[in-house]
Amino acid sequence: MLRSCTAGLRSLWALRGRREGAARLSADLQPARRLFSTEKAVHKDWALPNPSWSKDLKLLFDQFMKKCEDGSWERLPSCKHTCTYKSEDFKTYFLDPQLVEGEGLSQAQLFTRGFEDGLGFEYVIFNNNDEKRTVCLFQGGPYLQGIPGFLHGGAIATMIDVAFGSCAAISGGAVMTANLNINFKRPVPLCSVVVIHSQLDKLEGRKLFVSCNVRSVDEKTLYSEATGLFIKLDPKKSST
Ligand SMILES: CCCCCCCC/C=C\CCCCCCCC(=O)SCCNC(=O)CCNC(=O)[C@H](O)C(C)(C)COP(=O)(O)OP(=O)(O)OC[C@H]1O[C@@H](n2cnc3c(N)ncnc32)[C@H](O)[C@@H]1OP(=O)(O)O
Repeated sequence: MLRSCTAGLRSLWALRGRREGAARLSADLQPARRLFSTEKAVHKDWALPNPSWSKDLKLLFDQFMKKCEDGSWERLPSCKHTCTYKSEDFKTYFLDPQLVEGEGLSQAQLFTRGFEDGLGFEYVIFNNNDEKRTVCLFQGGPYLQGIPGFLHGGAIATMIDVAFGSCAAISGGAVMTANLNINFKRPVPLCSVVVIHSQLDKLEGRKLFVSCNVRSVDEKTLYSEATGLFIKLDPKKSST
């Protein structure tokens, strides 16, 4: 395993400095389109294959794209900068206007999309609206190392939070993480692909309860299990 990871790392390093390809625009938006839509402005969609994606990640991506054809699943586009309808809502209701207009947010970008292709978080999320669940395909790159050869637990927690956040935001709109509870059961090899299956378990007033498991591509290894609580933000309350 170590040898294949080293080979993977070498090919990922080789990708450093590679320029971004042509804009990857989303053509397959469905129910969650208002939440995640890129149509207000033309932004690159990062939830699409790039040369750093492993065979496993591309294969799974293709399988889920097939599932999208009958409309039961949809791929969620992902922007580096906040370009979604809901994030505009979020700014309108919850952010200090001085922060929005000032220098502070001009350089802001989504934490998980801040790395060059292949070095950090490579992922795509698919949503099943009827079943209130999402599947996140995630390949963690060499900059996310914790224990040598393995992913940092914080990187796994981050991806779980993003997967949960998407799952909760589709039903709840502007939500924030109130609680995350993770059991790390097996270390995740660096550069490997894992699948995060999340679901909305319960909606109780402004509270959205979610849970997930993180598994290997062949589903034989259970890496982590987690639960989360997201709170639908109240426009009458300030978030600061
Ligand atoms: C996801 C964004 C959606 C919009 C954008 C969509 C576009 C999508 C684009 C890209 C996807 C990327 C996805 C990224 C995801 C990342 C998400 C994060 O990392 S969020 C940052 C970390 N979280 C914080 O910083 C919160 C800090 N906490 C707070 O601000 C407040 O505590 C907040 C808002 C969570 C709740 O505050 P209150 O004042 O509105 O509500 P109260 O009254 O305190 O609680 C409501 C109910 O919830 C319970 N509650 C609150 N916190 C709880 C807790 N920790 N445990 C148990 N219960 C809790 C309370 O007991 C209350 O329950 P009773 O109604 O009385 O039954």
